[in-house]
Amino acid sequence: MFSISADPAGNKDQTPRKFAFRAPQLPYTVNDFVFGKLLGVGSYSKVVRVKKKDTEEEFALKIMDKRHIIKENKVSHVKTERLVLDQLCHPGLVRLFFTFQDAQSLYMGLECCHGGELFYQMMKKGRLSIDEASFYIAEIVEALEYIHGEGVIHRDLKPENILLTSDGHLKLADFGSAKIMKPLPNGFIQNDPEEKTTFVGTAEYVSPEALNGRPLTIGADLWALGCIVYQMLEGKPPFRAASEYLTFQKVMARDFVMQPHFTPEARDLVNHLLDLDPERRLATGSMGYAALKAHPFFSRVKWSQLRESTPPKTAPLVLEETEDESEEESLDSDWELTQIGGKFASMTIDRVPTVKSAYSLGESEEAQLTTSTSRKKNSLLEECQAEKWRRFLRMGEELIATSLVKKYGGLSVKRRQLLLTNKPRLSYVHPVKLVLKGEIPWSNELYVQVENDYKFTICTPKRNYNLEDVKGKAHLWKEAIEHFLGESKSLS
Ligand SMILES: Nc1ncnc2c1ncn2[C@@H]1O[C@H](COP(=O)(O)OP(=O)(O)OP(=O)(O)O)[C@@H](O)[C@H]1O
Repeated sequence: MFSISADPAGNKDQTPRKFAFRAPQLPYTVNDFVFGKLLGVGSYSKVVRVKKKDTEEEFALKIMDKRHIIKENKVSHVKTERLVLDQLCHPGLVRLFFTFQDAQSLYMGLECCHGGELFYQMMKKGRLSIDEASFYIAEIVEALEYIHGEGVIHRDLKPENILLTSDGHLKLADFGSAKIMKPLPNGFIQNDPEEKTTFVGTAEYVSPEALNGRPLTIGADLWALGCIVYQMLEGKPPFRAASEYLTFQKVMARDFVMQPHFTPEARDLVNHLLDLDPERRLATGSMGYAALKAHPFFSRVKWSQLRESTPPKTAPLVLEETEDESEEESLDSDWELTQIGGKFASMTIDRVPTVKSAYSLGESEEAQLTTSTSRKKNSLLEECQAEKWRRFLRMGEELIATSLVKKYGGLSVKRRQLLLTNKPRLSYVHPVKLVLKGEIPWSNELYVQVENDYKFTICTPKRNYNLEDVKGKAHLWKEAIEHFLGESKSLS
């Protein structure tokens, strides 16, 4: 398997090769592939469509920067994902074919899902019809039935981690947070199956027992499934608030409303998945998944022919051309969020470490966690970053905040470096070509809506800018922008 040592040259392989892998580590290099479009950016990877030069086979190549993985404590995530994808095999899961590595990066050759994220389809469609939702949910149910049968709990089930094939079927991806509860086919057992749940996923989909530190069960994925059913029918997740802390409070209080357009079957399914008691959620009882699949919400689903049936029509997806890799800086520096000067000079920019029993934190403790200092560690990088973006400043302007974001527009998702200056001025730049791509017109009517740690929208009188901070700094963006809004309002 991948061995990740502190030595970025990857020469010191300290991991004994105990397990037989279906997807071997091969002596490939990046030169064996033609790079195509960028399929997606994760918090510790980017995924590019590639073609193997000799065989012309197409793959989604997940590229992970070793230094970034070590720095962000993601080594176990990468190992878990590699193990799980290697050992599990089902049409509802993204398949792993091979891995390789070089001095800087680890690479996973994955089955390419051309249809993009389910999240994108949900965003484009708003509310889904019952037929669309029941088809998609049925495909997710089948994939969950399989992984749970193999003793694997996904733990980060959300529309961003569910991908569409070119013909519109769904596949689960991103198993970095998974827990392996019983030995995998190759005999690997991860760790203590009695381990208590900790919050590792995404606030909107986290189960109440995870917030209470109760033992981890498949119920965690079934809760997330309930959130996705709701989101498909409502256009937004059931538990959403201005901050993670407030979202947790809603989850614990099971505070959500189903509008009249929810059919009785949909209402019943959501209620039975979003049960505060994980042992009462559908599929956890003695009948297991048979109980869930027999639910009237799925009355039109032909379970035995699901993968052969025609999926809902999808909105077309437009992807960016991948940059010339030689032009690109290492992900490590590319992904660093920088905040320089002014009020924000003293603010911290590091992501909160995994929060155990986050619900029990008071707001002041929460604020402390999100503002613990790490500036010293990043000071050198901040200087480099400041230099890199300085060319986009106007005379007398100071850079206040900048980070890499995904910018969702009409039919496309683009990577952009978002810049805020003290003028105040908001602009976005092509992060590799270093070309100014646009400005977000500043006005006193501008405001920021935060959906979760990653996603936020800058709303201007003429247009909304849907953004996703790849390192989960959405709340910091809101704070930084609102600080200057306060200032410009008091001046006018
Ligand atoms: N096999 C694939 N085919 C097509 N696109 C993919 C594939 N795997 C990943 N992607 C795209 O790349 C994005 C990032 O991948 P992934 O979620 O695996 O990365 P990560 O670094 O583990 O992210 P996260 O921040 O969610 O932990 C996905 O959200 C998706 O848009």
